[in-house]
Amino acid sequence: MNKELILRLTKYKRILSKLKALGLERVFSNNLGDAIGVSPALVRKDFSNLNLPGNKRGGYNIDELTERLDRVLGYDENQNVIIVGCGRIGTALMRFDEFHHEGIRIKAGFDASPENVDNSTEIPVYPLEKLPEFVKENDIRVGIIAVPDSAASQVFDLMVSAGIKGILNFAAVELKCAGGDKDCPANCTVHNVNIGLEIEHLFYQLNLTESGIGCEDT
Ligand SMILES: NC(=O)c1ccc[n+]([C@@H]2O[C@H](COP(=O)([O-])OP(=O)(O)OC[C@H]3O[C@@H](n4cnc5c(N)ncnc54)[C@H](O)[C@@H]3O)[C@@H](O)[C@H]2O)c1
Repeated sequence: MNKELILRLTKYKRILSKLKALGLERVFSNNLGDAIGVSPALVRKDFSNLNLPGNKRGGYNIDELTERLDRVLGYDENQNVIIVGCGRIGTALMRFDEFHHEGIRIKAGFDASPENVDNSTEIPVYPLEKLPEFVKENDIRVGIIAVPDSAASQVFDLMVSAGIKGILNFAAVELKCAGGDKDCPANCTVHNVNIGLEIEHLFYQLNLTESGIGCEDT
């Protein structure tokens, strides 16, 4: 399954849980398409490629679709996450209550600076040295990096050696698995997030569109 498809399926799943919370039982491909910004035909194609049941007239049963999507995506009850670097970005993520609704739980933060360490809070912040033990004891598979750029690669190595398999990196350095994702013995997946780059990309696309050169929909 390619990355774009996985992302779309994840988005469908989020919309489905919102629709279910509103008391709806069925949904149509055009509802889902509108909600995530793709055509209804692509929604139907995605679902039929994955043998997800539904039809153009009756739509899809939300419960059935959710269950099938969970199975396809390998949905895990344990969406426990840790954050390394509890400064502005790390703290903002730790305070974001909405993650709860998506089943994501930030179990702890880790920081190199003693003044940020505090285990009396709802989400405790521990010294960095505690990370390997915490990861093992709490079966943590995903970690977020929110440290300064200069510390990102060292934190990345620490996470990987502790057994973390999925890393979301906010530092403005492109991190990747040693030897490439495919051959890395640690077999981890890294997502680099760079909002600055995304904004720059958006301006670039706007400029291209306004100058009549092209319009891209990414
Ligand atoms: N992805 C984006 O679009 C985006 C946007 C803004 C900033 N950033 C990046 O996100 C990162 C965090 O930004 P911020 O504004 O929250 O920074 P910040 O300075 O507020 O916080 C960084 C935290 O990391 C801690 N730290 C430093 N070295 C560490 C180490 N080796 N191990 C553990 N903790 C360590 C510091 O004590 C601090 O609490 C930076 O790399 C910044 O460039 C990314």
